[in-house]
Amino acid sequence: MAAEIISGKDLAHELRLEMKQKVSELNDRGIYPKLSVILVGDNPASKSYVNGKKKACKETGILSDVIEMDSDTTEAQLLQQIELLNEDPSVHGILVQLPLPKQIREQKVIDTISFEKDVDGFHPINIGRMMTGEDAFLPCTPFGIITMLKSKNIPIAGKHAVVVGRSNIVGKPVGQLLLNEHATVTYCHSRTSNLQQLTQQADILIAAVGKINAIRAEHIKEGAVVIDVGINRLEDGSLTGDVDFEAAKEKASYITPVPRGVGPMTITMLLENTIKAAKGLA
Ligand SMILES: Nc1nc(=O)c2c([nH]1)NC[C@@H]1CN(c3ccc(C(=O)N[C@@H](CCC(=O)O)C(=O)O)cc3)C=[N+]21
Repeated sequence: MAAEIISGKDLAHELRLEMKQKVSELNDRGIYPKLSVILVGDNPASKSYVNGKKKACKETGILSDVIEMDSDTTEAQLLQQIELLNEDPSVHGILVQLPLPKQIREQKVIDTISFEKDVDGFHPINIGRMMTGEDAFLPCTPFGIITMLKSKNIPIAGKHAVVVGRSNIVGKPVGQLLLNEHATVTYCHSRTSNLQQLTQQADILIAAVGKINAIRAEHIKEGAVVIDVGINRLEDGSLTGDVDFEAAKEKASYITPVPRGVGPMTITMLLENTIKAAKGLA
């Protein structure tokens, strides 16, 4: 089978047009959705991601503000900056770009962001609410993945979803969201002893490993849906995922590319969460 390629870029474009309309309706009611992004240090990848977020906000009429802080910023200084944004009624969403310099504890930072402005969906309250299926800000990458599956009417209920990777921002929450959609979920990770045996059973395979070609033809069941969350930078500067795309697309029924797959959807769900924050979390 030759897979259908799910373009995150095209879906992101469609959704952003709808969002632009929603933002304009909010503007008519005197609400101006605003995202504040804090960027600490001068990691070039982080700078480029933050630029992408800024551009996406502009595209949809969401206000954005990037606060740049030195690489030697202390944890106390960063927490103080977050408190200011927590208290600022004109700011609806707060995003602290990760990773942070090593003198700053990431969890402490996440815990300090008001959960009502936590558009990344990383705060423990939002994670807890996601687990129980209550209204919450959902983490952007997992939310984007579910949105891509639904856009193609790919059934999730009763399917076996295998997640390779267990990070707090992708692997763990995408498994939870798939479970919420009634999939049977298996998590694999670096200590899994029979990876191929498990991935071969996947109707939906989520690759969030962080390693080029970690998932190859022999890992994939004929007709599986393959979602590639990998972001690996090659020496020539180009991006590639965790999946051997050329081989995988011959076996899969649907596959996401890198770039133009999950990445643009991550940013789109950030916009969606910012609009939700502006309306007020239930
Ligand atoms: N607090 C926080 N929240 C995040 O959501 C967050 C973060 N920190 N730290 C870094 C990761 C990474 N991330 C990406 C978002 C979009 C693309 C994206 O749009 N990628 C394009 C390509 C962009 C390019 O060419 O550089 C694509 O895949 O087509 C990639 C990566 C968000 N992150």
